[in-house]
Amino acid sequence: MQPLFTDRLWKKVEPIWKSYLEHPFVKGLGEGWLDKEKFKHWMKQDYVYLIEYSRLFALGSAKANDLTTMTTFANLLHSTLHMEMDLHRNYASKFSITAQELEETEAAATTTAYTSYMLNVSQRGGVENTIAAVLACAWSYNYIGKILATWPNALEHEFYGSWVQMYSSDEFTALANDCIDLINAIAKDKPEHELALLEDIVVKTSYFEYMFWDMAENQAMWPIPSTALV
Ligand SMILES: Cc1ncc(CN)c(N)n1
Repeated sequence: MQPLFTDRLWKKVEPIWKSYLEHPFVKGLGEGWLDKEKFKHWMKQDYVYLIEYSRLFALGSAKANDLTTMTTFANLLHSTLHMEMDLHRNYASKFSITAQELEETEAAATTTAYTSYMLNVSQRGGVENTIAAVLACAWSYNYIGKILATWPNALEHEFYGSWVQMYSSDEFTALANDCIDLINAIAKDKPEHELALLEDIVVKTSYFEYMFWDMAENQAMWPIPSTALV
C-alpha cells in the first residue's frame, strides 16, 4: 500500500508543531495561567483570521473537481462560520465585546501576512493548493486541543476549558480529518515535484502558526501603532 501523503508531511512538520506546546501562550492556556489580555488579543485576531480562512473554504468549493470535494469544503465553511466562530463570539461576550466589534478588529501584521499567503497560494493554484493552505490550521489546532485535553484540569478550567473542549471535540476532529482525507486523496497521483510544492505550503503555514502564537503572546499589531499616525 502507498504511504499516505500526510505521513510524509507529519515527519516534516513534527518539530514545528511540538514547539507550539512549549510556547508560553499555548502552555499558559493549557495550564490555565494565561493572561486574559493576551487571550483577548488572540481571540480578536483569530476572529478576523477565521473570516479569511472561511474564504479559503469557499474558494476550495469553487475550485473542486467533484461534488464530494465541493460538499466537504462547503461543510468546512459552514462549521467554521458557526461552530468555531461561536467559540470566539462566546468569549467576546465575556469581555463585553459585540460580534460587530469583533468583526471590525484591525488585522495585525502577522494575521495579514498569514491570511494573505494562504489566499495567494490558493488563488495561484488548483484545489490542491487550497487544501494544502488550510491543512496545518485545522490539523494543528486539533493536535494541540487533543494534547491539552490530557493535561490536568485543562478541560475543566473555568475560562480556558471551553477552548480545549472545542478544539479537542469529536466535531472539530472530524473537520481536521476531512482536511487530512482531502489532501491524501488529491496527492495520490501527483508527481514528486508537485508534492514538494504542497509540502512547502504546509511547512510555511506551520511556521505562520508559530508566528501567530507569538503575535498573541506579545499582543503585537504593527511596528508603529496606527493611532500614532496622522
Ligand atoms: C491562526 C489559526 N490557525 C488555525 C485555526 C483553527 N481553525 C485557528 N482558529 N487560528
